[in-house]
Amino acid sequence: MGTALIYDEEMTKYKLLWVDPACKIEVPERLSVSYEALVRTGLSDRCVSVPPREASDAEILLVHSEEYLEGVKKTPHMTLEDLKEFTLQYGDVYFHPNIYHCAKLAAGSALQLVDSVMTGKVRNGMALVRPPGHHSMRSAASGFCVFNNVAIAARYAKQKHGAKRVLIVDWDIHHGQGVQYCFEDDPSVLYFSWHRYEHQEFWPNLRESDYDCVGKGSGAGYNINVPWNEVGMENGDYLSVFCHVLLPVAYEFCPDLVLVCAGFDSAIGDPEGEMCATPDIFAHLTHLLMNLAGGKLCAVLEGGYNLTSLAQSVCQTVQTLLGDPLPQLANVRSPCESALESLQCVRSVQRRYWSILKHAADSPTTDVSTKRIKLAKAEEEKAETAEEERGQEEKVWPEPAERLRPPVCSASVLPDDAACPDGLKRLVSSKDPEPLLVSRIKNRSTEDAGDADGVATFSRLYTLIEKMRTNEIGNGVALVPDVAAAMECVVQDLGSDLVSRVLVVCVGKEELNCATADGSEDKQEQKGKYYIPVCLKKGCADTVGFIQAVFGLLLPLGYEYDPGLVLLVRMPGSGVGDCMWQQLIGLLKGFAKGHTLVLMQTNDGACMDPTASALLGHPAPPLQELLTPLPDDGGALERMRERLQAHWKMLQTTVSSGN
Ligand SMILES: COCC(O)(O)CCCCCNCCCN
Ligand SMILES: [Zn+2]
Repeated sequence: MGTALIYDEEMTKYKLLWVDPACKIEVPERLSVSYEALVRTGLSDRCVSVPPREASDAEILLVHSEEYLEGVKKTPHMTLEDLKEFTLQYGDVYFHPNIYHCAKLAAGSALQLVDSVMTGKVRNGMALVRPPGHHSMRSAASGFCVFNNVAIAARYAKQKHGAKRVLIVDWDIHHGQGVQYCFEDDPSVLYFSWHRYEHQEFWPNLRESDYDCVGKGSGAGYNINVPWNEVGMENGDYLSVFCHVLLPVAYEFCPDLVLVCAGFDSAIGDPEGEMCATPDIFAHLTHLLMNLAGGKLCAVLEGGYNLTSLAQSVCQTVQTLLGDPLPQLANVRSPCESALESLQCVRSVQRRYWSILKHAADSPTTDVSTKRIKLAKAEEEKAETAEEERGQEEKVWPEPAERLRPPVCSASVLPDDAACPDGLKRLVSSKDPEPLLVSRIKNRSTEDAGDADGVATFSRLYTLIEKMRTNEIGNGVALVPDVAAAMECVVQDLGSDLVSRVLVVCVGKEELNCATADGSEDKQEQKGKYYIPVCLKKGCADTVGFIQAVFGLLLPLGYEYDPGLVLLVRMPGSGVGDCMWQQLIGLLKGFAKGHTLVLMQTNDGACMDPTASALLGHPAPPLQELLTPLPDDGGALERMRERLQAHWKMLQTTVSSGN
């Protein structure tokens, strides 16, 4: 299934007609440069083009009041003076004779996207729209927004398509207060937003944008605010919040549909956000959401004012929706103290609503006075450095790397009598394996490597890894007589000279003879850092424990380790379910540009089809609604995380005790 793209140049045909410093950044070029970038890169041609339509009155009234709609309806016939007058009643927004038409198209585009995804016409999609939506409220325009496109889309998905649970992820750098107000008492819509806040000093300066506003009544727990109290947040900060807050909760919520308020003012170079996350981060944020709701994801453009980072970020998002390999995120740094403080605060208030966060730490003990002191100091520093920074205004960042689809998406190494699943390319031993390689394989301790079959299998494994390194092949699966032997062989002989770091994910009971670590730190220490056994009391069939282990440990650690190859080993008798197995394969694609090698035991062949489906990029089926976890697993995982965060900064979820 494809990816929908909704765009119409009509939505560029309105602009600011008078002087207003607060609104001058919201220009028509935002939309045209985004679309032109998709055309230039060939991405638009790969999408299913879906035309926008005007939202009807009834659809707009799903969120807005009649009096507000009636007021906006009058704007096309207003004089310039009347438009200015009409605008004055709202904040940080402007009207234009054509903005009502464009606002109906923007809302209608979101609805077209929901229809296309919910009816299965496409898997996912993106709507490039203006005016944006997430600030507009029931009876008020705000922050360049007229109708709340995503809020209307959420209500529409429930009413028309029977969606039971809708997740809204708002990665725009402003708080979508309009969305929060719309659903704050509604447990069927989970709203997640991070936003520049600076202790309420940043627009829209609302007390209710802080982390302790979690929703009201039956909606308590279904509103998640992550305030950024400093600028300069980077990729590591964003990924930490996704791994330690959003994703575990999203999996527990188990939505039927994911809507994204895709604002790109959270990218580097944006004058509003002043953050430092690079455009390729949106490739990963999109990817991390694509295994929810069976892949049903609708991204709707919100903000984004640096035309360069906006266009790059839009392309990164669409390219991931299309299923292309993820870009390598080099040197993901640990979250900063301010981000950790926000992370700890959010987890501590949300833990009473989400069992997956049950073991989160208490809020940090910094009292208000220290915060005030810090603020005063920060103000003073900011004043001092203001002029010098004037010169350094322009941020620069590398152009995102090309994300080339390998000629062969997925390959297989199978015993001659095993059938090759559709879509996979079977690797056969073409020529005699290199003598050097044969001798290496032969002197492997395990006996089966020695015989002709073993040599043939291992030499094909070597070829597979080699072709992944050169990006001739994306990923692969091998059925071998002995997974433990194959794992050691790959890690110690094959992988090591082809890639510098191999992330080995071993599912099921196994004592891994840890890869020979470099001599630097003593063996035991290395074993502690590079060998992380996660024991789940209820075994790998335990969904909650699995989710906690994947998001609380594996993903953050994987981003920090930045491997060149992922080796996923399924031990016989692991008991891991097909859904979880496919989710794991889907999520691990985020590493090593998607170069994952799956090892399974020949007699385990039963799960070959789900494995092939996940390797080929088909969305993983949603995990069944999570059962409440046995307390012990969560606690054990938290304790392990605390121990390991000395080595792996991405595992942190609390401010360092020093503060
Ligand atoms: C949904 O619209 C997308 C958005 O969230 O980016 C709107 C931001 C409004 C920002 C209003 N203050 C501007 C001050 C100018 N320095
Ligand atoms: Zn914004």
